[in-house]
Amino acid sequence: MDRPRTDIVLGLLREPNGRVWAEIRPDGKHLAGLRAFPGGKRRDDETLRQALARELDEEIGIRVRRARRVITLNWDYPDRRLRLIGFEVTDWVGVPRSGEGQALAAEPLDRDARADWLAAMPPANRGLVNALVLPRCLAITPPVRADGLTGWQARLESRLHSLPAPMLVNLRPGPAVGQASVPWPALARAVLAAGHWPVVNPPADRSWPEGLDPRVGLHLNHARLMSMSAGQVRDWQARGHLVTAAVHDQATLERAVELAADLVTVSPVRATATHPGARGMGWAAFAELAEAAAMPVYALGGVVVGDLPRIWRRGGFGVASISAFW
Ligand SMILES: Nc1nc2c([nH]c(=O)n2[C@H]2C[C@H](O)[C@@H](COP(=O)(O)OP(=O)(O)OP(=O)(O)O)O2)c(=O)[nH]1
Repeated sequence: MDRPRTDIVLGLLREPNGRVWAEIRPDGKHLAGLRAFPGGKRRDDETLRQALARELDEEIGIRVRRARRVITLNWDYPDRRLRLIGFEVTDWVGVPRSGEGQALAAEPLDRDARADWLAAMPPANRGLVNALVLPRCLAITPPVRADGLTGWQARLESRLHSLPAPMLVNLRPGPAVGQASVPWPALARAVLAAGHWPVVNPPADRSWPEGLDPRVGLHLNHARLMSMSAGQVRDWQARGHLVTAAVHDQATLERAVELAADLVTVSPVRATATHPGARGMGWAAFAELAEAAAMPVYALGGVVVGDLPRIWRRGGFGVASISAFW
């Protein structure tokens, strides 16, 4: 039987200026020398919040006043099985100071600083860093219609400015257009100019648009998720690209975890007009997948922004939709 997981509570302390506190793991400890969030093991007699309060008091001398659980992820090291529970802490009493001799500092963390944070932290922390920078809403474009790519692009550009920024925008012209005709860099620039975070989702399986700005994410549809290698995904991520993936069941989730995707959509949660044949998996199945994920999970399929509290209660992070946003 699998060994039980140890709960690790982590404080993601965000200053009003956007800086986030992190420490350097001291010599002699697991992950020594890496950047990490303050926190530690929950004791058997503690709730998660009690453990968070105690750890942040002992380690950095602050009293937590407002904390929100933002992500929970399972991570297996060769010698230990952990469940990392990240609380975004936005109000506290005291100035964080090193209580155990560890180096401690608040550094900017936003989309542009994300890659530096990821490079300095253990791989387990990818999901935690992403949970601090990703928007909660992911708008997927409707497919190109009879009026072709030009009409589609014009509708997209005018709509971008009325979507509340920042959002993730998955650029998905659909299978009706040849990939070579899609002006990916121009589309991505329009999304960036409107204050959003573009993700390209080309119809072809293997080829990718070249020369994209590192702020542009890449989406793994089902075919790409199953055919791309972990090395290719690592290369894109090393260049700063966000990698997103479409998950439908346990097998595709396992593949997305193996490839260390930055976020996943889980669909279809409910039946939708855009995929009339597909039955929704329901909230219980969504919750099961969210619990097994190591990254932020976006519910997709018949969900709207008003579903966010329901998504959070089930361990999800955000909402993805076509019809809710266009
Ligand atoms: N504090 C912290 N620990 C992390 C992060 N990411 C990550 O994988 N971990 C791992 C390292 C440790 O195995 C565990 C945290 O446990 P800990 O700091 O209380 O315990 P430890 O094993 O370092 O030391 P000890 O209490 O056993 O002496 O979680 C992170 O961002 N912050």
